[in-house]
Amino acid sequence: MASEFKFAPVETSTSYSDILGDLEREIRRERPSDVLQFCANYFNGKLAEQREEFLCQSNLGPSDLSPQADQHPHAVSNGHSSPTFKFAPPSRSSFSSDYPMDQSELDEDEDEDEDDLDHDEEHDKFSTAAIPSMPPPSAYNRGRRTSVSAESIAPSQNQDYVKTVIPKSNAQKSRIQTSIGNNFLFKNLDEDQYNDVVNAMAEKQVASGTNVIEQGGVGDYFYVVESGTFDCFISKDGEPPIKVISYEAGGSFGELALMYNAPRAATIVATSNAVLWALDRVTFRRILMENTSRKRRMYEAFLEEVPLLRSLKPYERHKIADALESVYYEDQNIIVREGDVGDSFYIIESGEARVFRTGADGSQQEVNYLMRGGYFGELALLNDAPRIATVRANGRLKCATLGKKAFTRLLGPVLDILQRNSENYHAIINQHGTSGIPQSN
Ligand SMILES: Nc1ncnc2c1ncn2[C@@H]1O[C@@H]2COP(=O)(O)O[C@H]2[C@H]1O
Repeated sequence: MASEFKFAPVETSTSYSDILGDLEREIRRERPSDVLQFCANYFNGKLAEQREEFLCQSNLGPSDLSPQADQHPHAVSNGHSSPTFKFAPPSRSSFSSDYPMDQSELDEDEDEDEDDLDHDEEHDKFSTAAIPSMPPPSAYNRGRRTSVSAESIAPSQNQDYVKTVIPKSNAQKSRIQTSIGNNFLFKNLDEDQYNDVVNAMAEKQVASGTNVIEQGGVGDYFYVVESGTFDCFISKDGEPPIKVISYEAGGSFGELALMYNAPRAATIVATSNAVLWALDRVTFRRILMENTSRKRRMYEAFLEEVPLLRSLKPYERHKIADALESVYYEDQNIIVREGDVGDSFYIIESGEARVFRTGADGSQQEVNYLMRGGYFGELALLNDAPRIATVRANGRLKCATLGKKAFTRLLGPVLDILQRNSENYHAIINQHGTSGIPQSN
Protein backbone atom coordinates (compact mmCIF):
# COMPACT_ATOMS: atom_id res chain seq x y z
CA MET A 1 0.00 0.00 0.00
CA ALA A 2 1.30 3.38 -0.93
CA SER A 3 1.95 5.70 1.91
CA GLU A 4 -0.49 8.56 2.06
CA PHE A 5 0.62 11.38 -0.13
CA LYS A 6 0.10 14.80 1.38
CA PHE A 7 -0.47 17.75 -0.91
CA ALA A 8 1.34 20.91 -0.04
CA PRO A 9 -0.92 23.91 -0.34
CA VAL A 10 -0.49 25.72 -3.63
CA GLU A 11 -0.10 29.44 -3.51
CA THR A 12 -2.92 31.01 -5.38
CA SER A 13 -3.88 34.56 -5.95
CA THR A 14 -7.55 33.65 -6.45
CA SER A 15 -9.66 35.11 -3.70
CA TYR A 16 -12.76 33.57 -2.21
CA SER A 17 -15.03 36.09 -3.93
CA ASP A 18 -13.28 35.45 -7.29
CA ILE A 19 -13.96 31.76 -6.90
CA LEU A 20 -17.61 32.35 -6.09
CA GLY A 21 -17.87 34.83 -8.96
CA ASP A 22 -16.48 32.26 -11.39
CA LEU A 23 -18.83 29.63 -10.07
CA GLU A 24 -21.79 32.00 -10.38
CA ARG A 25 -20.91 32.65 -14.04
CA GLU A 26 -20.55 28.92 -14.73
CA ILE A 27 -23.94 28.25 -13.17
CA ARG A 28 -25.60 30.98 -15.24
CA ARG A 29 -24.00 29.60 -18.39
CA GLU A 30 -24.65 25.91 -17.77
CA ARG A 31 -27.99 26.19 -15.92
CA PRO A 32 -27.56 22.80 -14.22
CA SER A 33 -30.63 21.01 -13.00
CA ASP A 34 -28.80 19.78 -9.92
CA VAL A 35 -27.01 22.84 -8.62
CA LEU A 36 -25.53 21.10 -5.62
CA GLN A 37 -24.02 18.35 -7.71
CA PHE A 38 -22.77 20.90 -10.19
CA CYS A 39 -21.03 22.88 -7.42
CA ALA A 40 -19.47 19.72 -6.03
CA ASN A 41 -18.15 18.81 -9.46
CA TYR A 42 -17.00 22.33 -10.11
CA PHE A 43 -14.93 22.51 -6.94
CA ASN A 44 -13.55 19.06 -7.50
CA GLY A 45 -12.43 20.19 -10.93
CA LYS A 46 -10.75 23.20 -9.39
CA LEU A 47 -9.11 21.04 -6.78
CA ALA A 48 -7.81 18.70 -9.45
CA GLU A 49 -6.46 21.62 -11.48
CA GLN A 50 -4.74 22.97 -8.41
CA ARG A 51 -3.18 19.63 -7.68
CA GLU A 52 -2.06 19.19 -11.24
CA GLU A 53 -0.45 22.57 -11.01
CA PHE A 54 1.29 21.40 -7.89
CA LEU A 55 2.44 18.23 -9.62
CA CYS A 56 3.95 20.27 -12.42
CA GLN A 57 5.64 22.56 -9.95
CA SER A 58 7.11 19.66 -8.04
CA ASN A 59 7.82 17.47 -11.10
CA LEU A 60 5.67 14.62 -9.85
CA GLY A 61 3.72 12.40 -12.20
CA PRO A 62 0.44 10.67 -11.34
CA SER A 63 2.31 7.41 -10.86
CA ASP A 64 4.15 9.00 -7.98
CA LEU A 65 0.82 9.42 -6.33
CA SER A 66 -0.58 6.05 -7.22
CA PRO A 67 2.35 3.69 -7.43
CA GLN A 68 0.20 0.59 -7.92
CA ALA A 69 -1.20 1.90 -11.14
CA ASP A 70 1.66 0.69 -13.28
CA GLN A 71 1.57 -2.78 -11.81
CA HIS A 72 -1.88 -3.44 -13.19
CA PRO A 73 -2.77 -4.49 -16.69
CA HIS A 74 -4.15 -1.88 -19.01
CA ALA A 75 -5.58 -3.85 -21.88
CA VAL A 76 -6.23 -1.89 -24.99
CA SER A 77 -9.56 -0.86 -26.43
CA ASN A 78 -10.25 -2.41 -29.80
CA GLY A 79 -13.32 -0.31 -30.45
CA HIS A 80 -15.41 -3.28 -31.56
CA SER A 81 -18.16 -5.26 -30.00
CA SER A 82 -15.88 -7.36 -27.84
CA PRO A 83 -15.26 -5.95 -24.38
CA THR A 84 -12.44 -3.47 -23.94
CA PHE A 85 -10.58 -2.93 -20.72
CA LYS A 86 -8.63 -0.22 -19.12
CA PHE A 87 -8.44 -1.00 -15.46
CA ALA A 88 -7.33 1.37 -12.80
CA PRO A 89 -6.61 -0.24 -9.45
CA PRO A 90 -8.67 0.47 -6.38
CA SER A 91 -6.66 2.77 -4.19
CA ARG A 92 -7.82 1.78 -0.74
CA SER A 93 -6.17 -1.01 1.15
CA SER A 94 -9.41 -1.86 2.95
CA PHE A 95 -11.19 -2.28 -0.31
CA SER A 96 -12.04 -5.72 -1.56
CA SER A 97 -13.91 -6.25 -4.77
CA ASP A 98 -15.98 -9.00 -3.19
CA TYR A 99 -17.53 -6.42 -0.98
CA PRO A 100 -15.92 -3.21 -0.08
CA MET A 101 -16.69 -2.53 3.54
CA ASP A 102 -18.90 -3.69 6.31
CA GLN A 103 -21.39 -1.42 7.97
CA SER A 104 -19.10 -0.34 10.78
CA GLU A 105 -16.54 0.71 8.24
CA LEU A 106 -19.24 2.50 6.37
CA ASP A 107 -20.31 4.45 9.43
CA GLU A 108 -16.73 5.21 10.32
CA ASP A 109 -16.00 6.22 6.79
CA GLU A 110 -18.95 8.50 6.73
CA ASP A 111 -18.05 10.18 9.98
CA GLU A 112 -14.52 10.54 8.88
CA ASP A 113 -14.68 12.43 5.69
CA GLU A 114 -18.17 12.32 4.31
CA ASP A 115 -18.76 12.02 0.61
CA ASP A 116 -16.32 12.89 -2.02
CA LEU A 117 -16.81 13.32 -5.67
CA ASP A 118 -14.19 13.15 -8.31
CA HIS A 119 -15.04 13.55 -11.92
CA ASP A 120 -14.66 10.46 -13.88
CA GLU A 121 -14.00 9.59 -17.44
CA GLU A 122 -17.19 7.55 -17.40
CA HIS A 123 -19.10 10.67 -18.48
CA ASP A 124 -17.27 10.77 -21.76
CA LYS A 125 -17.79 7.18 -22.70
CA PHE A 126 -21.26 7.44 -24.13
CA SER A 127 -23.97 9.79 -25.12
CA THR A 128 -24.69 12.03 -22.17
CA ALA A 129 -27.15 14.22 -23.98
CA ALA A 130 -29.75 13.76 -21.30
CA ILE A 131 -27.35 14.29 -18.39
CA PRO A 132 -26.88 17.77 -16.99
CA SER A 133 -23.60 19.11 -18.27
CA MET A 134 -20.57 18.79 -16.02
CA PRO A 135 -17.18 20.38 -15.99
CA PRO A 136 -14.62 18.42 -18.00
CA PRO A 137 -13.57 15.20 -16.33
CA SER A 138 -10.19 15.00 -14.78
CA ALA A 139 -8.06 11.90 -15.21
CA TYR A 140 -6.03 13.02 -12.30
CA ASN A 141 -5.72 10.91 -9.20
CA ARG A 142 -8.17 8.28 -10.25
CA GLY A 143 -9.85 6.38 -7.51
CA ARG A 144 -8.22 8.51 -4.91
CA ARG A 145 -10.43 10.23 -2.46
CA THR A 146 -10.70 13.96 -2.19
CA SER A 147 -12.54 15.64 0.60
CA VAL A 148 -15.13 17.69 -1.20
CA SER A 149 -18.42 17.02 0.43
CA ALA A 150 -21.14 16.64 -2.15
CA GLU A 151 -24.17 15.62 -0.17
CA SER A 152 -25.27 14.63 3.24
CA ILE A 153 -24.12 11.31 4.52
CA ALA A 154 -27.38 10.50 6.13
CA PRO A 155 -29.40 11.09 2.99
CA SER A 156 -32.79 10.78 4.57
CA GLN A 157 -31.94 13.52 7.06
CA ASN A 158 -30.94 16.02 4.44
CA GLN A 159 -33.67 18.61 4.18
CA ASP A 160 -31.72 21.06 2.00
CA TYR A 161 -31.41 18.70 -0.87
CA VAL A 162 -31.98 20.15 -4.34
CA LYS A 163 -33.86 17.65 -6.44
CA THR A 164 -32.57 16.68 -9.84
CA VAL A 165 -35.26 17.10 -12.47
CA ILE A 166 -34.53 16.05 -16.01
CA PRO A 167 -37.64 16.74 -18.10
CA LYS A 168 -39.13 13.66 -19.75
CA SER A 169 -41.83 12.68 -22.17
CA ASN A 170 -44.63 10.40 -21.04
CA ALA A 171 -43.14 7.70 -23.24
CA GLN A 172 -39.82 7.97 -21.40
CA LYS A 173 -41.60 7.86 -18.05
CA SER A 174 -43.42 4.72 -18.99
CA ARG A 175 -40.19 3.12 -20.22
CA ILE A 176 -38.62 3.89 -16.85
CA GLN A 177 -41.61 2.36 -15.13
CA THR A 178 -41.15 -0.83 -17.12
CA SER A 179 -37.40 -0.89 -16.49
CA ILE A 180 -37.55 -0.43 -12.74
CA GLY A 181 -40.75 -2.41 -12.29
CA ASN A 182 -38.80 -5.66 -12.07
CA ASN A 183 -36.05 -4.27 -9.91
CA PHE A 184 -36.33 -4.92 -6.21
CA LEU A 185 -34.35 -1.87 -5.18
CA PHE A 186 -37.26 0.28 -6.31
CA LYS A 187 -39.90 -1.64 -4.44
CA ASN A 188 -41.58 0.08 -1.53
CA LEU A 189 -40.98 3.61 -2.78
CA ASP A 190 -43.76 5.99 -1.84
CA GLU A 191 -45.24 8.22 -4.51
CA ASP A 192 -42.92 11.17 -3.85
CA GLN A 193 -39.84 8.98 -3.82
CA TYR A 194 -40.92 7.27 -7.01
CA ASN A 195 -41.45 10.63 -8.74
CA ASP A 196 -38.10 11.93 -7.51
CA VAL A 197 -36.37 8.87 -8.92
CA VAL A 198 -38.12 9.10 -12.29
CA ASN A 199 -37.39 12.82 -12.52
CA ALA A 200 -33.72 12.33 -11.73
CA MET A 201 -33.08 9.50 -14.15
CA ALA A 202 -31.10 10.26 -17.28
CA GLU A 203 -31.33 8.19 -20.42
CA LYS A 204 -28.06 6.87 -21.83
CA GLN A 205 -27.71 5.18 -25.16
CA VAL A 206 -24.73 2.85 -25.02
CA ALA A 207 -22.97 1.24 -27.96
CA SER A 208 -21.86 -2.37 -27.78
CA GLY A 209 -18.33 -2.61 -26.40
CA THR A 210 -18.59 0.52 -24.24
CA ASN A 211 -17.12 0.39 -20.75
CA VAL A 212 -19.91 1.99 -18.79
CA ILE A 213 -18.02 1.61 -15.51
CA GLU A 214 -14.33 1.02 -15.05
CA GLN A 215 -12.90 -0.75 -12.03
CA GLY A 216 -11.06 1.71 -9.82
CA GLY A 217 -12.97 4.71 -11.19
CA VAL A 218 -15.05 7.05 -9.09
CA GLY A 219 -18.77 6.35 -8.64
CA ASP A 220 -21.14 8.93 -10.01
CA TYR A 221 -24.19 7.04 -11.26
CA PHE A 222 -26.22 3.97 -10.47
CA TYR A 223 -27.62 2.28 -13.57
CA VAL A 224 -30.75 0.35 -14.43
CA VAL A 225 -30.82 -1.58 -17.70
CA GLU A 226 -33.77 -0.83 -19.97
CA SER A 227 -32.54 -2.94 -22.87
CA GLY A 228 -29.39 -4.69 -23.99
CA THR A 229 -26.87 -6.78 -22.11
CA PHE A 230 -23.79 -6.12 -20.01
CA ASP A 231 -20.94 -8.19 -18.60
CA CYS A 232 -19.21 -7.43 -15.33
CA PHE A 233 -15.47 -8.14 -14.95
CA ILE A 234 -13.20 -8.00 -11.96
CA SER A 235 -9.46 -7.75 -12.19
CA LYS A 236 -7.39 -8.66 -9.14
CA ASP A 237 -3.70 -8.30 -8.46
CA GLY A 238 -2.62 -8.06 -12.05
CA GLU A 239 -4.48 -11.22 -13.07
CA PRO A 240 -6.62 -11.22 -16.21
CA PRO A 241 -10.15 -9.91 -15.64
CA ILE A 242 -12.73 -12.50 -14.66
CA LYS A 243 -16.34 -12.26 -15.70
CA VAL A 244 -18.47 -12.42 -12.57
CA ILE A 245 -21.99 -11.65 -13.65
CA SER A 246 -24.11 -10.48 -16.58
CA TYR A 247 -27.02 -8.06 -16.64
CA GLU A 248 -30.06 -7.76 -18.85
CA ALA A 249 -33.24 -5.68 -18.93
CA GLY A 250 -34.37 -4.85 -15.39
CA GLY A 251 -30.92 -5.50 -13.89
CA SER A 252 -28.96 -2.79 -12.12
CA PHE A 253 -25.37 -2.08 -11.17
CA GLY A 254 -23.06 0.61 -9.90
CA GLU A 255 -24.49 0.89 -6.40
CA LEU A 256 -21.43 -0.14 -4.39
CA ALA A 257 -19.20 2.84 -5.09
CA LEU A 258 -22.09 5.14 -4.22
CA MET A 259 -23.00 3.30 -1.06
CA TYR A 260 -19.48 3.00 0.30
CA ASN A 261 -17.62 5.94 -1.20
CA ALA A 262 -15.32 3.34 -2.64
CA PRO A 263 -13.74 3.06 -6.07
CA ARG A 264 -15.72 1.12 -8.64
CA ALA A 265 -15.39 -2.56 -7.75
CA ALA A 266 -15.72 -3.92 -11.27
CA THR A 267 -15.76 -3.02 -14.94
CA ILE A 268 -19.11 -3.14 -16.72
CA VAL A 269 -19.07 -3.57 -20.48
CA ALA A 270 -22.02 -3.35 -22.86
CA THR A 271 -22.21 -6.58 -24.86
CA SER A 272 -24.87 -5.20 -27.18
CA ASN A 273 -26.24 -1.80 -28.03
CA ALA A 274 -28.16 -0.85 -24.95
CA VAL A 275 -30.25 1.74 -23.14
CA LEU A 276 -29.58 2.60 -19.51
CA TRP A 277 -31.27 4.82 -17.00
CA ALA A 278 -28.68 6.56 -14.86
CA LEU A 279 -29.53 7.78 -11.38
CA ASP A 280 -27.18 10.35 -9.91
CA ARG A 281 -25.35 9.62 -6.73
CA VAL A 282 -27.23 12.15 -4.62
CA THR A 283 -30.65 10.79 -5.51
CA PHE A 284 -29.46 7.19 -5.15
CA ARG A 285 -28.12 7.85 -1.68
CA ARG A 286 -31.12 9.87 -0.60
CA ILE A 287 -33.78 7.45 -1.76
CA LEU A 288 -32.43 3.98 -2.48
CA MET A 289 -29.38 3.48 -0.33
CA GLU A 290 -30.87 3.02 3.10
CA ASN A 291 -33.23 0.29 2.09
CA THR A 292 -30.62 -1.50 -0.01
CA SER A 293 -27.95 -1.62 2.66
CA ARG A 294 -30.49 -2.53 5.34
CA LYS A 295 -31.74 -5.49 3.29
CA ARG A 296 -28.27 -6.70 2.44
CA ARG A 297 -27.22 -6.53 6.09
CA MET A 298 -30.41 -8.21 7.19
CA TYR A 299 -30.00 -11.27 4.99
CA GLU A 300 -26.20 -11.39 4.81
CA ALA A 301 -25.51 -13.72 7.75
CA PHE A 302 -28.53 -15.87 7.02
CA LEU A 303 -27.70 -16.45 3.36
CA GLU A 304 -24.14 -17.38 4.24
CA GLU A 305 -25.54 -20.18 6.36
CA VAL A 306 -27.85 -21.61 3.71
CA PRO A 307 -26.08 -24.72 2.41
CA LEU A 308 -27.54 -24.34 -1.08
CA LEU A 309 -26.02 -20.88 -1.43
CA ARG A 310 -22.63 -21.57 0.09
CA SER A 311 -20.87 -21.84 -3.23
CA LEU A 312 -22.11 -18.42 -4.31
CA LYS A 313 -19.86 -15.39 -4.24
CA PRO A 314 -20.69 -12.69 -1.68
CA TYR A 315 -21.93 -10.34 -4.39
CA GLU A 316 -24.26 -12.98 -5.80
CA ARG A 317 -25.72 -13.42 -2.32
CA HIS A 318 -26.20 -9.66 -2.03
CA LYS A 319 -28.21 -9.62 -5.24
CA ILE A 320 -30.36 -12.39 -3.78
CA ALA A 321 -30.77 -10.36 -0.60
CA ASP A 322 -32.03 -7.41 -2.67
CA ALA A 323 -34.72 -9.63 -4.12
CA LEU A 324 -35.85 -11.50 -0.99
CA GLU A 325 -39.03 -10.81 0.90
CA SER A 326 -39.76 -12.29 4.31
CA VAL A 327 -43.15 -13.91 4.83
CA TYR A 328 -44.60 -15.25 8.06
CA TYR A 329 -46.91 -18.22 8.60
CA GLU A 330 -48.80 -19.43 11.63
CA ASP A 331 -48.83 -23.05 12.77
CA GLN A 332 -50.48 -25.34 10.18
CA ASN A 333 -50.67 -22.64 7.47
CA ILE A 334 -50.12 -24.09 4.02
CA ILE A 335 -47.30 -22.42 2.12
CA VAL A 336 -47.47 -24.42 -1.09
CA ARG A 337 -50.19 -26.86 -2.06
CA GLU A 338 -49.79 -29.97 -4.18
CA GLY A 339 -51.23 -29.42 -7.66
CA ASP A 340 -51.07 -25.61 -7.50
CA VAL A 341 -49.18 -23.50 -9.98
CA GLY A 342 -45.86 -22.47 -8.45
CA ASP A 343 -44.64 -18.90 -8.57
CA SER A 344 -42.24 -18.63 -5.61
CA PHE A 345 -39.23 -20.27 -4.05
CA TYR A 346 -38.76 -20.41 -0.27
CA ILE A 347 -35.87 -20.62 2.17
CA ILE A 348 -36.71 -21.15 5.83
CA GLU A 349 -35.38 -18.33 8.00
CA SER A 350 -36.81 -19.65 11.26
CA GLY A 351 -39.23 -22.34 12.36
CA GLU A 352 -40.02 -25.68 10.78
CA ALA A 353 -42.15 -27.03 7.97
CA ARG A 354 -43.53 -30.47 7.14
CA VAL A 355 -43.88 -31.77 3.62
CA PHE A 356 -46.78 -34.01 2.56
CA ARG A 357 -47.69 -35.92 -0.58
CA THR A 358 -50.84 -37.61 -1.58
CA GLY A 359 -50.23 -41.35 -1.54
CA ALA A 360 -51.71 -43.92 -3.95
CA ASP A 361 -54.65 -44.43 -1.54
CA GLY A 362 -55.35 -40.69 -1.43
CA SER A 363 -54.02 -40.21 2.11
CA GLN A 364 -51.53 -37.51 3.06
CA GLN A 365 -48.11 -38.96 3.76
CA GLU A 366 -45.43 -36.95 5.47
CA VAL A 367 -42.34 -37.22 3.34
CA ASN A 368 -39.97 -34.57 4.62
CA TYR A 369 -39.24 -32.16 7.41
CA LEU A 370 -37.48 -28.85 6.82
CA MET A 371 -35.67 -26.47 9.16
CA ARG A 372 -33.77 -23.19 9.04
CA GLY A 373 -31.70 -22.98 5.87
CA GLY A 374 -33.80 -25.62 4.11
CA TYR A 375 -35.55 -24.70 0.90
CA PHE A 376 -38.60 -25.73 -1.06
CA GLY A 377 -40.71 -24.73 -4.02
CA GLU A 378 -37.95 -24.96 -6.60
CA LEU A 379 -39.25 -27.92 -8.61
CA ALA A 380 -42.35 -26.22 -9.98
CA LEU A 381 -40.14 -23.31 -11.06
CA LEU A 382 -37.40 -25.47 -12.52
CA ASN A 383 -39.80 -27.73 -14.40
CA ASP A 384 -42.64 -25.33 -15.08
CA ALA A 385 -44.94 -27.90 -13.54
CA PRO A 386 -47.56 -27.92 -10.75
CA ARG A 387 -46.47 -28.29 -7.14
CA ILE A 388 -45.77 -31.91 -6.34
CA ALA A 389 -46.13 -31.63 -2.59
CA THR A 390 -47.82 -29.61 0.12
CA VAL A 391 -45.67 -27.73 2.61
CA ARG A 392 -47.22 -26.83 5.95
CA ALA A 393 -45.88 -24.70 8.80
CA ASN A 394 -45.08 -26.64 11.93
CA GLY A 395 -45.39 -23.84 14.47
CA ARG A 396 -44.64 -20.26 13.52
CA LEU A 397 -42.58 -20.11 10.39
CA LYS A 398 -40.62 -17.37 8.69
CA CYS A 399 -39.50 -17.81 5.08
CA ALA A 400 -37.48 -15.69 2.72
CA THR A 401 -39.07 -15.90 -0.68
CA LEU A 402 -38.00 -15.21 -4.25
CA GLY A 403 -40.40 -14.87 -7.16
CA LYS A 404 -40.02 -16.99 -10.27
CA LYS A 405 -38.14 -14.41 -12.35
CA ALA A 406 -35.66 -13.62 -9.60
CA PHE A 407 -35.23 -17.32 -8.88
CA THR A 408 -34.33 -18.00 -12.50
CA ARG A 409 -32.03 -15.01 -12.78
CA LEU A 410 -30.28 -15.18 -9.43
CA LEU A 411 -30.01 -18.88 -8.76
CA GLY A 412 -28.45 -19.71 -12.10
CA PRO A 413 -25.08 -20.41 -10.46
CA VAL A 414 -26.60 -23.11 -8.22
CA LEU A 415 -28.86 -24.59 -10.85
CA ASP A 416 -26.76 -27.71 -11.09
CA ILE A 417 -27.06 -28.23 -7.32
CA LEU A 418 -30.81 -27.72 -7.48
CA GLN A 419 -31.08 -30.14 -10.37
CA ARG A 420 -28.84 -32.72 -8.72
CA ASN A 421 -30.95 -32.54 -5.58
CA SER A 422 -34.12 -32.84 -7.59
CA GLU A 423 -32.74 -36.08 -9.04
CA ASN A 424 -32.46 -37.29 -5.44
CA TYR A 425 -36.16 -36.68 -5.07
CA HIS A 426 -36.77 -38.98 -7.98
CA ALA A 427 -34.80 -41.67 -6.18
CA ILE A 428 -37.09 -41.13 -3.19
CA ILE A 429 -40.14 -41.31 -5.45
CA ASN A 430 -39.08 -44.59 -6.89
CA GLN A 431 -38.31 -46.00 -3.45
CA HIS A 432 -41.50 -44.92 -1.76
CA GLY A 433 -43.96 -44.81 -4.60
CA THR A 434 -44.61 -41.12 -3.95
CA SER A 435 -43.72 -38.16 -6.06
CA GLY A 436 -40.58 -36.17 -5.35
CA ILE A 437 -40.08 -34.13 -2.25
CA PRO A 438 -37.96 -31.06 -1.87
CA GLN A 439 -34.89 -31.83 0.15
CA SER A 440 -33.81 -29.47 2.85
CA ASN A 441 -30.16 -29.06 2.00
N1 LIG B 1 -18.56 -9.59 -7.55
C1 LIG B 1 -18.76 -8.27 -7.60
N2 LIG B 1 -18.08 -7.46 -6.76
C2 LIG B 1 -18.28 -6.16 -6.80
N3 LIG B 1 -19.13 -5.52 -7.66
C3 LIG B 1 -19.84 -6.26 -8.49
C4 LIG B 1 -19.68 -7.67 -8.50
N4 LIG B 1 -20.51 -8.14 -9.43
C5 LIG B 1 -21.15 -7.11 -9.96
N5 LIG B 1 -20.76 -5.95 -9.42
C6 LIG B 1 -21.28 -4.62 -9.81
O1 LIG B 1 -20.26 -3.93 -10.53
C7 LIG B 1 -20.34 -2.57 -10.12
C8 LIG B 1 -19.11 -1.73 -10.40
O2 LIG B 1 -19.37 -0.44 -9.86
P1 LIG B 1 -19.71 -0.34 -8.31
O3 LIG B 1 -18.54 -0.77 -7.52
O4 LIG B 1 -20.28 0.99 -8.02
O5 LIG B 1 -20.87 -1.43 -8.11
C9 LIG B 1 -20.58 -2.70 -8.64
C10 LIG B 1 -21.67 -3.73 -8.64
O6 LIG B 1 -22.89 -3.11 -8.94
